[in-house]
Amino acid sequence: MQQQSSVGTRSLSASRAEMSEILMPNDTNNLGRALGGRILEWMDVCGAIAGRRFAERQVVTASMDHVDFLAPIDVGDVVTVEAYVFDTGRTSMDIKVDVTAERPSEGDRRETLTSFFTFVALDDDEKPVPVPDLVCDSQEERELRDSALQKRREHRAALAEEFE
Ligand SMILES: CCCCCCCCCCCCCCCC(=O)SCCNC(=O)CCNC(=O)[C@H](O)C(C)(C)COP(=O)(O)OP(=O)(O)OC[C@H]1O[C@@H](n2cnc3c(N)ncnc32)[C@H](O)[C@@H]1OP(=O)(O)O
Repeated sequence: MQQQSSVGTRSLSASRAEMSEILMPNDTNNLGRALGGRILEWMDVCGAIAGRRFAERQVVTASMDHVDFLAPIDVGDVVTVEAYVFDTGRTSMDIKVDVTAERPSEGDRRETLTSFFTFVALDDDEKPVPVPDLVCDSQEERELRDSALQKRREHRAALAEEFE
């Protein structure tokens, strides 16, 4: 059984973060499509905001899972990044980050990529510090947590199979 955190509990909703950007020419490659690295940067920042909200501490990125770019994002698209904490360790938080893209003239919204990050909370001396335990008070929160745990398991199993 996981030990209870010495800093109490916090809800999944308290961590939720969302940000939108318009893909500008500076964010694109020579084909006018999103630079993968720019999207990863926005995911990192949105994940860090979720982690910071949850831990109420400064946080650093410890790891990012494999990412697949499922659909192109074109210049002028509105890119929305959403993140929430779905699991915690002693000082670490697992955060799901989803990216969708939307062409305003067409009104569609496409899922373009998802990844799972681990952030670690730091104290004032920049040493890992305990985070609150995650609690899911509503059905919606439980579903978000369970779907993230399940997706990450599937994601990792598929990768393990691919590299066997
Ligand atoms: C209210 C809203 C305000 C918002 C306001 C703005 C918000 C803010 C915006 C900032 C926007 C920029 C956000 C970008 C964030 C960066 O880009 S940070 C820069 C990139 N990252 C780094 O430089 C981190 C470098 N690595 C390190 O410093 C250390 O390796 C770490 C990650 C702190 C771990 O330290 P350590 O000495 O290994 O510590 P250790 O006690 O062994 O492990 C601590 C925990 O880390 C875990 N861990 C260690 N390595 C790994 C790994 N590779 N993978 C997974 N977990 C790991 C361990 O499992 C352990 O977890 P727990 O069991 O405690 O849960």
